[in-house]
Amino acid sequence: MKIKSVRARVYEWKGKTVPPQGNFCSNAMDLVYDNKANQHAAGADTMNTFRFHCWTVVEVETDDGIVGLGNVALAPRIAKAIIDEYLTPLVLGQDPWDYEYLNQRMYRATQAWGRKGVGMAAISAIDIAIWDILGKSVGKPVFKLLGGRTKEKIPCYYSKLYRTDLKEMQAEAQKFKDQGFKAFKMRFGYGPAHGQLGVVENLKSVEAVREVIGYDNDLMLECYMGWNVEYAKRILPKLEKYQPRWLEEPVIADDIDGYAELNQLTSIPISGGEHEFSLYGFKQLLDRKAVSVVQYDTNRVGGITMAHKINALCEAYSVPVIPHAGQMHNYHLTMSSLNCPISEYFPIFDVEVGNELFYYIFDGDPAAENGFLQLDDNKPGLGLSLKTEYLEHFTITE
Ligand SMILES: O=C(O)[C@H](O)[C@H](O)[C@@H](O)CO
Ligand SMILES: [Mg+2]
Repeated sequence: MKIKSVRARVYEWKGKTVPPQGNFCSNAMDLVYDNKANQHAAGADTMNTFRFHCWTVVEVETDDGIVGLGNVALAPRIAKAIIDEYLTPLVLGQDPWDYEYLNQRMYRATQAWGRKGVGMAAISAIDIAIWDILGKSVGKPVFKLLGGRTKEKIPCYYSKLYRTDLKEMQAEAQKFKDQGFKAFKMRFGYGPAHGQLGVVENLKSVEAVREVIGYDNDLMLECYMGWNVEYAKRILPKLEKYQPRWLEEPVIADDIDGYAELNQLTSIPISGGEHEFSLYGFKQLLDRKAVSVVQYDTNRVGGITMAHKINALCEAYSVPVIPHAGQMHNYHLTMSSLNCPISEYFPIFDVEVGNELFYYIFDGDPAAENGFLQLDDNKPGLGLSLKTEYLEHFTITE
């Protein structure tokens, strides 16, 4: 079997979106004041460079007609350019079963400018498509090629609860508690730029959600790179009483020493990894005890080949892996490793931040039932197909 073609198409959502509101989610741009010189770049909405309203879909086809599906959400137009110009020539004519060779070929050929960020995300998309091909070619789901079924079904946590009106957040938490979720991730809305008022608002939001879900359910707290070490050192002790299962991405991904300091500071485990890349990136995080939960995303980190290696590395360090996002490219890794206890789960929703856009492009992701997900032992490959019902809302660029 040989790879005959690689097709990367950019799906840009043109349908309605939920407008940005208030202090929706603390993020890395909060600390950068808006000097109004270029409204487009920053503007009032500091989340605007962290919205995923565009996704690149990759189809790798073999000479015997098997088509593997891959995807990339980080800088999708740039990822397409990297796939078209640099990566496709490296995999055409190659045997997809040589997936380690092909992953190394793409990773090493792009070392001069790749290694992190969109270079790795582009490699991930092709690698994921290759694994879809492998599963389809032997009639097995990808998780059966990675280690098989380690769970009867996958526990998942409800992930949304962006900072809106506290009553709205409580109603959202109640709705999904009633649907059987036993774990919830909420977003802070405030950080160092908002002073003590923001600290009070952050604490009020955690109090409000705990009031609804109680203490026999897990609560996780998302900062999305929006704080700094000084601010986190002030607020973490105040958050301990809410017993969060983890506090996520308090600082930017490059501040590994900051992560390590905060991870030892209180009883609250610090999580991260959705903005880290490659086996070596995670070795650094583990060696420096920077995180207590690893959260790579398989469509960023270097694909299934790379994620599978990181799963083994994290197991050796006894650090659990709970990948960023749900989505099939992550679910197969979680199902096949005892060191991946649960999955993130985004609800199907009007297009807002864009995590939910995956549901508008692909069919096949399992719906959560009573806080659990199930994968089908008899569905070959990733188990995904391309949706047609929302095509009118996308501009698709070849
Ligand atoms: O952990 C997450 O789900 C991510 O950080 C979100 O995708 C991001 O959009 C912030 O909520
Ligand atoms: Mg996150």
